[in-house]
Amino acid sequence: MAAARTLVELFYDVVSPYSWLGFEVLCRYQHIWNIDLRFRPAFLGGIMQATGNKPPAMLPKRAEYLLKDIKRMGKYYQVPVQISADDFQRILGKGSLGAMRFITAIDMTQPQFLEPVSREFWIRFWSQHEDINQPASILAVARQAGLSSEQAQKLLEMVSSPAVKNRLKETTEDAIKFGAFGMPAVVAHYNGEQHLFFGSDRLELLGSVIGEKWLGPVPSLPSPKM
Ligand SMILES: N[C@@H](CCC(=O)N[C@@H](CS)C(=O)NCC(=O)O)C(=O)O
Repeated sequence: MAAARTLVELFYDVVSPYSWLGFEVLCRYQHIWNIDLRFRPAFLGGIMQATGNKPPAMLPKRAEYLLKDIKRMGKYYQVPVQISADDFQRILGKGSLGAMRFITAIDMTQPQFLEPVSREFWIRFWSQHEDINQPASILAVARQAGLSSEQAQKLLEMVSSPAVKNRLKETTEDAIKFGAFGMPAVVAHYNGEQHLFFGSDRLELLGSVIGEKWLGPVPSLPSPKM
């Protein structure tokens, strides 16, 4: 009998570059490990507020380090994140509420687009350094991810509905209940227990806990069975 698949939940926000790194690696491993990957778009600002945490770049010495760390990690993980000192201001300024509400609307109605839409938001914010909250920006992302203009327009209309706002709030609360204080937060349900991991640099450890082999951040896919 085949072993049961491990449910792995990824709580992320597109304002978080480390979430992008974790997202891409888990997207790769969902085809290799015996896991069901569940995307849980949540609001990092809400997690920070509820836990009393602060964006790590608010400490100037850490901000200096993070610039280097994210550049090196992007190269190592093969994720095209581009970061400069101005980005920390951008994060603190506009945040990601518009984008995360749109992604939540996708999660509720067109989950098959969750992966490409989330990725396109990261590309727009972290590779192209453009806005992700204005309606025109959101429509451009949706088009890029393969949604029709009618679909995108409908989803955009949903963004300010109580249903979408509540769902984003609930997902954020779920992350906090699991113990999250930042992102990416990864929760593996294994052997009747919940294991929380913080960070894109804890996926090797995740593999070890759930009995899966770590093949580096850019694993090659197994060859198809003949
Ligand atoms: N070492 C972690 C760092 C992750 C990280 O700093 N995430 C930020 C958001 S981009 C955060 O939520 N930080 C909260 C904290 O460090 O307490 C990784 O490689 O992913």
